[in-house]
Amino acid sequence: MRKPAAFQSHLPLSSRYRFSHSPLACNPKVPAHLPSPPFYLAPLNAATTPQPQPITPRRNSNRQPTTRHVDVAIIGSGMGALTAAAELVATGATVAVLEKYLIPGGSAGSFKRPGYVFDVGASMIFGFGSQGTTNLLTKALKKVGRQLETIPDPVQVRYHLPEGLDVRVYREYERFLEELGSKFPHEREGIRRFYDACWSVFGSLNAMPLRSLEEPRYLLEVFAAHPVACLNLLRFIARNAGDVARQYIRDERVIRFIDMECFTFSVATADLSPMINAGMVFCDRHYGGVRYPKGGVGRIAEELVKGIEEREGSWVQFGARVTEVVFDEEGRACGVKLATGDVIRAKAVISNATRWDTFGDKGLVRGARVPQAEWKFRERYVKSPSFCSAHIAVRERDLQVEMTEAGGMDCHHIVLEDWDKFETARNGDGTLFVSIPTILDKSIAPEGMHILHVFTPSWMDEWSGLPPDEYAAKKAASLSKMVRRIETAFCGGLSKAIEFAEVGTPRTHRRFLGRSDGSYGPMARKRLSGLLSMPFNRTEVQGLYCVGDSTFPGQGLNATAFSGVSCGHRVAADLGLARRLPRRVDQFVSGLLGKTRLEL
Ligand SMILES: NC(=O)c1ccc[n+]([C@@H]2O[C@H](COP(=O)([O-])OP(=O)(O)OC[C@H]3O[C@@H](n4cnc5c(N)ncnc54)[C@H](O)[C@@H]3O)[C@@H](O)[C@H]2O)c1
Ligand SMILES: CC(C)=CCC/C(C)=C/C=C/C(C)=C/C=C/C(C)=C/C=C/C=C(C)/C=C/C=C(C)/C=C/C=C(\C)CCC=C(C)C
Repeated sequence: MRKPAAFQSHLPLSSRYRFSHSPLACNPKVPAHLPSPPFYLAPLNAATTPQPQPITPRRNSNRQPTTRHVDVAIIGSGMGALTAAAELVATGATVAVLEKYLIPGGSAGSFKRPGYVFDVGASMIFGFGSQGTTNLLTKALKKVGRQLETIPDPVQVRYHLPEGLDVRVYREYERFLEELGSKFPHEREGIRRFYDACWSVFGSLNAMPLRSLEEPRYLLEVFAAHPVACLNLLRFIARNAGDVARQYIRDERVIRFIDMECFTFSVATADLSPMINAGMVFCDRHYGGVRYPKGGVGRIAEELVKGIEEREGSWVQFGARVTEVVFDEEGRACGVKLATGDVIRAKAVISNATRWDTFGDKGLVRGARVPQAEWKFRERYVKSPSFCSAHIAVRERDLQVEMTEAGGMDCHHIVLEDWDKFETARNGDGTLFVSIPTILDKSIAPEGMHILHVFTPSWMDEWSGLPPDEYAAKKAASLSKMVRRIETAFCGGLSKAIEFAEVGTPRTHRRFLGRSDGSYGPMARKRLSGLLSMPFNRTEVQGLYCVGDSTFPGQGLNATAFSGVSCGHRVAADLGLARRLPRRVDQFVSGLLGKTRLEL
């Protein structure tokens, strides 16, 4: 019932291509503008390529649906779900984590090919530091008695931007300021003051225990113990990074650079990116540092699953697609129903599906049960774009650059040739994200090989409705465009060095991650007051909570880990497993807090 045999070997990405020297003319599906010498991407033979497993086991008509009982039923096993589950089992609650796919982690999972481990989503990981309170991944693992070896990255990212702007964000803060300041000497002071403001946010967060902001007892305690830090956070919580940057910086080119910095975590410009999140990302990279978990990003989820399953009465179930939330006569969420017909009864339900997939006519809570607050959420936030991504295996000997950490290639890169295409470009012309995790961790590819994970924002409407041939051809064309851009920017010889590549599109992300339109997460529809209107974990449906990137504080692994920790804390308090104010006072104060935020 728990881990299916396919746990170690699965196929979350759709098309697979391999390098071939056959002339382009042999395959009419391959667009004529692929780079030369012949760069020809042929789908691997379907007979020899492992095919995707069915996402949901078929209902067996001879089997009677079962009902099981647990304290908390959790829909999905993304990082939000797993960190909430870890928090809950540590308080003594029993949990059932129900994942529709075959591996844990959602967009933070890893999938395997013979000899290779590929990360499903971004490989740039924050939250693995050893000190302070913001190292939420280290802490979540510790909660369930686990730890992971991580490899520190000396450079968070190298930007290859228009007008030859080439900036490395070094692990050392002063070195980064020197690097950026040397490109804009007249703005040295402003640059320092902006990033120092980020440190002020980070310092406040990193001074206090991070738990649920909708749990009044914790709020009172944290205010009493850290009044200055709390007031400082209140000062910034309603602000966006762009407002703060403009206070100190005049040169629009530096503002554009900060826009790009914000884009990497929020897929939006600085004007739409909460200052609290900017503070976290722009400082943790110099404090805990960016670190790669040895063996792949999916190791985090695998270890959390092991830790959760070690607790008596808790389990993680794969191939378990939840089709609806179940309610009692009073309209309180009291469990979930799976596609197999099985029911898991619970005192509380947590959804790690996006809000668009949780609520609405195709969601898990439908019709009149969808609360008003969810429609309000949609007035404020829209789905961000998805990505077109490629996982590429590359022969080191055929590259024209040195692929080592010391003096050679950096692990993470951002490429953009034209500022006009920065946030709005379609069809693969926008910002390109590239990670080469094998620079840090050689264990995830065979000797002499490297992994390139490349992705660029892409919208569902670019891909929907295409017949299979056109879909495949568009993927091949997208791959060749990404490869060409990387070759020009920093990695000569790439097209000739490719062993095989797999391309994913918004359709892939929707199918395998269950995310509406394959979206990366919510994005402010218009300028909002920082993080103030981002919903916490409780919903207006009694007994139902949300976790993950459509809850406070938004996208990112460390951000969803925070949402998981705070969700676990609030649920534990509601179940009487964590300290809280007397029930009536608790309900009154947290209700008031929720309402005030909704009106903002
Ligand atoms: N390097 C990084 O910082 C990094 C890397 C990877 C992911 N991320 C972040 O992770 C965030 C997403 O994490 P998340 O916690 O919100 O979740 P997620 O989208 O990663 O995972 C949700 C999980 O729920 C499952 N699911 C959805 N509907 C279901 C249903 N009906 N029944 C059963 N299972 C269902 C999906 O299969 C998936 O595994 C993104 O914002 C992304 O930024 C960051
Ligand atoms: C009550 C009220 C309202 C108030 C009071 C006051 C207070 C106390 C406050 C507090 C607050 C808090 C606690 C907050 C918290 C926050 C947090 C934790 C946050 C976090 C965040 C994080 C983030 C955002 C992250 C992100 C990241 C990301 C997204 C990443 C990504 C990556 C990628 C995409 C990659 C790229 C690159 C390449 C490849 C190159």
